[in-house]
Amino acid sequence: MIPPPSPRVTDTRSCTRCRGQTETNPGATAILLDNIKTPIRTESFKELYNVIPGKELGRGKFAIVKRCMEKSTGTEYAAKFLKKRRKGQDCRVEVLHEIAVLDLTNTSHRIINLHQVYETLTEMVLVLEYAAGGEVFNQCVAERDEAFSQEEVKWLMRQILEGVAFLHRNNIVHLDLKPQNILLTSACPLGDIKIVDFGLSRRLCQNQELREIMGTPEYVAPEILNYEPISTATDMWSIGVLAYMMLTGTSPFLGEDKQETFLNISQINIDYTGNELQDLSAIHFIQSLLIKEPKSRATAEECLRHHWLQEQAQKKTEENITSEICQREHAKPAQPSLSSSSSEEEGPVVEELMVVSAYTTGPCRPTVPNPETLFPDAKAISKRFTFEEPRCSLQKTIF
Ligand SMILES: Nc1ncnc2c1ncn2[C@@H]1O[C@H](COP(=O)(O)OP(=O)(O)OP(=O)(O)O)[C@@H](O)[C@H]1O
Repeated sequence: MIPPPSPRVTDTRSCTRCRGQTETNPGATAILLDNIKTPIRTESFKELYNVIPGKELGRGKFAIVKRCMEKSTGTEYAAKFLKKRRKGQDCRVEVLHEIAVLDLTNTSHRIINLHQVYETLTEMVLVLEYAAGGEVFNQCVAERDEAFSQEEVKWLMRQILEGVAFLHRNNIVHLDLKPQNILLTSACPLGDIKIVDFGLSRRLCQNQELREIMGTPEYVAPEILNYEPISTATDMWSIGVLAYMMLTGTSPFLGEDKQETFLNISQINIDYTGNELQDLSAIHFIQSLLIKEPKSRATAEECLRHHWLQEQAQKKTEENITSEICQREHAKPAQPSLSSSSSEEEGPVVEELMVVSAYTTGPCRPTVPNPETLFPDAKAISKRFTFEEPRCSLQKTIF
């Protein structure tokens, strides 16, 4: 008998997970702590680094990411400042988990590299490799002539899959794969991708089921909504959503509200008729992932062998693509995240889902106006979701 989920699952960055290191939490052993290699320094970060003035690179509910420069080397990094206390609870262990995962993945060049870690009384600072090209998200919602071409999408998707395959080989599930968490080392020429944000990631343990209710609404798999076991296939669903978004500029399951989004996911209401989806191989690729039954979804390795990605490998070399992109004159400085703010305060993430909806709803890419113009005050874009309602009411509504 599956234990019922906790009646109110609070924010995924809250301390529910910290407190959850108990027998009652099926994900307890999914937190990785035994692998930390990076020393946790107590020297003053500000004495060793200059924070580069200007907009933040991004911010989440309990983290702010800023550009900085190591004084001794002049090298630029992205410093992620994470609060240890969240909603009155000590969440240091969550940060340690993120560090442990980054330590485990530091041999993959598809995953952001962790340089150093600093700790103060109130926060931890993860000094990360700086991905200067910004979020893949920015180009997903760009005007048609600035958005990714299909060849670019294939090239980027291959890299994303290499990173995800690496994670899965190491029994790590990311659980928050979305265009905001796929960064580029440069925008033009189109650089390499770097997967970031392992705050929700989990280690899969043999003989132990993992069930959690968390993620970002538009990208979560049906098993998350149903509180069914999580596996590497859960990430593969998000890869399907990601591929759809990168090709079309629209979010395939996004509804008018949270309930509609969840209903669309659970019923797999998806439109494959858009102009950008003329390529049958691309549709087949996405369809091999957006399948309700997790075991039936393609794995990352299988996706890498999919004919949609193979076609590109035969037709074009990476150099061709890079020069093609540069010719299109969309060289622009990396856009800071729309969630940026100059304030040091925690961002207001009150109605997370409403902001997501407001941002990405739109029939097709050309009609999506600049979100910054539309929502000048938007500080929290596409936040992770929490079930505010008791799950029973959700189940009644959706299923
Ligand atoms: N290494 C990096 N280089 C450049 N920008 C970065 C880097 N790491 C993070 N960012 C920017 O900061 C944003 C937030 O980072 P991250 O997702 O790690 O924080 P978070 O608090 O866990 O956010 P969220 O709650 O949105 O998941 C990213 O989406 C990205 O725009």
